[in-house]
Amino acid sequence: MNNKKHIYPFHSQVCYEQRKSSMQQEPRLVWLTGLSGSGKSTLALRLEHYLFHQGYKVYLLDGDNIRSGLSKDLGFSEKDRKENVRRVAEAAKLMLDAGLVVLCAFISPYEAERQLVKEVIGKDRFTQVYVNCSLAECEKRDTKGLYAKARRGEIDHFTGISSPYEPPLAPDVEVATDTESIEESLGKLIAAIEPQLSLQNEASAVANIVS
Ligand SMILES: Nc1ncnc2c1ncn2[C@@H]1O[C@H](COP(=O)(O)OS(=O)(=O)O)[C@@H](OP(=O)(O)O)[C@H]1O
Ligand SMILES: Nc1ncnc2c1ncn2[C@@H]1O[C@H](COP(=O)(O)OP(=O)(O)O)[C@@H](O)[C@H]1O
Repeated sequence: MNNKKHIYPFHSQVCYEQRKSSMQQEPRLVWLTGLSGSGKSTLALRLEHYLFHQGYKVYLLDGDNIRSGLSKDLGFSEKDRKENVRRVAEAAKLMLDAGLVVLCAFISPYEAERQLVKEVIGKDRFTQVYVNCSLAECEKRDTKGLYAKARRGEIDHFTGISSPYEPPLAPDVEVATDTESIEESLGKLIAAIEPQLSLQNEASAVANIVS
């Protein structure tokens, strides 16, 4: 049997520059990685709220939400986490190609997979944020009671306890949520990210539309 896939992707008649111009923003993926309880969701929600009210077209993809739908068939083995991150990267790429700013909040514990996300999206429109918080502090917070369950052996492959977390080697932005207030961490994110969303090359984008 021939395994060749008979797939013929088409190209839209609306080009990327036209979409950016119509959205008045530079599409970008902001990827937050960190331990459970480090502050990914808190900061991503606050950042989404801020950017939305500044007029950006922005959408947040968060681990627990994606795992209730797109990735509901996946668990927390290394293989499943990699597949989860791969799916999210592909979904985010479509959203960026449509012109959106996308925020992703996932533990995403493996450096190699985070690098793959960067490759799928393209390095020019990717910002990696390391939400850095010690395991001891995350465990103290234990916002969902998961660390206690993991310590009792009731959850397999729990990040930091029975499954690894590889800190990013070269994050674009780093926040230290065990020493900073939420406002301080959020301020750092806004200062780093908002300037990256201003439309570049407006003149050439308009020229593309009229041609
Ligand atoms: N075993 C295990 N390890 C870690 N986390 C667990 C686990 N089981 C369930 N949860 C819940 O799943 C959320 C993390 O999902 P992610 O999709 O971000 O994980 S990953 O990127 O695929 O590693 C995570 O959410 P956050 O606490 O917001 O990180 C937990 O609520
Ligand atoms: N600087 C900070 N940034 C983000 N969260 C913080 C910070 N300082 C304390 N916290 C607290 O830490 C907890 C983080 O929980 P959450 O955002 O659900 O983490 P995660 O999504 O990484 O699992 C929240 O209770 C939040 O109020």
